[in-house]
Amino acid sequence: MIQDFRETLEVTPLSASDLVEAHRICVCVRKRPLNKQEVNKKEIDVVSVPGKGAVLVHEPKQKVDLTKYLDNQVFQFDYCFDETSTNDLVYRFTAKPLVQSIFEGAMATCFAYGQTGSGKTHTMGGDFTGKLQNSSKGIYALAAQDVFALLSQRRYASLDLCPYVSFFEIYNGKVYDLLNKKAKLRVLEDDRQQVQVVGLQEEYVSSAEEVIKMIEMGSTCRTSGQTSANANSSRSHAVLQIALRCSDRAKTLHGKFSLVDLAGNERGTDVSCNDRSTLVETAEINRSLLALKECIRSLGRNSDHIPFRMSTLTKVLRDSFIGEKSRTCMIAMVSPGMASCDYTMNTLRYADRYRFCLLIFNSPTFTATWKNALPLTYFMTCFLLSLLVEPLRQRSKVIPLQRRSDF
Ligand SMILES: Nc1ncnc2c1ncn2[C@@H]1O[C@H](COP(=O)(O)OP(=O)(O)OP(=O)(O)O)[C@@H](O)[C@H]1O
Repeated sequence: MIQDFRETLEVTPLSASDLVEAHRICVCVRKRPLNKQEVNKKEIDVVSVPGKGAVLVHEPKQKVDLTKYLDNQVFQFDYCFDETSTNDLVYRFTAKPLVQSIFEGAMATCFAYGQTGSGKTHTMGGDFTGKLQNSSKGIYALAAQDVFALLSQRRYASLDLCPYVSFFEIYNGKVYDLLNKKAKLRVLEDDRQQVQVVGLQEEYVSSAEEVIKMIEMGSTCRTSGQTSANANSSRSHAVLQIALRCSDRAKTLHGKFSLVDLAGNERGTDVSCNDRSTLVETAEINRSLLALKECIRSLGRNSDHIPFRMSTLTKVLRDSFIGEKSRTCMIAMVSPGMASCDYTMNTLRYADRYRFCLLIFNSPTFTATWKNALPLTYFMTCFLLSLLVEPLRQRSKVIPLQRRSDF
């Protein structure tokens, strides 16, 4: 049935020659191919990526009379990458525009979000063969290469900028320095409300190769565990920061790019060991992902209040949420197998819910009409619309492409 349905779809996959649009906040989806384990289990691929920004999930369901049918749910994002997409292609549409923005003084952030085993580390850090990581193929390395390419360009050379790298993980709400033997660090807020990770090693780098070596060194000490979907699952959020500093005595910050490989969003039952510490770990991961969602939603709404104090993750990324010059990209990873269908839907809803808010609040008509009206009216409208978002989104699930048929 899925095969039949796919044949009716007009497929125009994203290609390197497509235009890269400028977004202040960009939300993308990447589907990974079925892995060996899934192929051996004869898993069915339930995710289709027909075009540039559309993704479909063919969700198997049952009616009350027990007849089975297929519920085809459609989501629309800025870009969707199918299973044949390479890290290079994903990078071109997601993180590459952000690299340029830090030379213009922006605080840019790129998040990899998704279920355990969906391909976050593969996308950000490069592929693994056992425990060995080929970091040169990940978004971290591609971004570092572009930073050095831009530094040598004439238009930026006059800024006299120096690149610095830091790499740390957030595990159970605590920060550990991956470039300094996993030293435990404190997160403090100074009197100017600037959040500081006290003692974080920030190293001057002179080439992309040096950055790649640091990533490989840091990744080996990242906290990992085993989940039902991934034998080498990251249990922490890893943050690689490339800061551009002026070469004055105070090393003034010019722009910063934070690349975040988030821990997998999962349920307690997904981890192979259900002891207390693992459950606390899972609860902490989910709490911080919720905090992140709230911050990005507030950012999308241009809200004056960003609840970044809700978790350590959002606290250390405060720069990314505050100010006119923040740029954000979220890459939501999905696994294609039928067994992951619920998780895939959760991931797409997480990313989609936030996009829906963004579409309403950032639309030029909405802003022009209401921002010029009385401020109170504007805020009341924002508030009422935010209450309406979820029911509207639920209703918007019934769309023309949806087709239900019996097996
Ligand atoms: N696009 C892809 N193409 C080929 N293989 C992939 C792709 N994405 C992921 N994989 C493979 O799937 C496995 C799991 O991927 P990865 O470790 O990146 O998942 P993850 O989302 O980081 O999981 P966790 O949250 O548990 O750390 C790896 O063996 C990886 O090589």
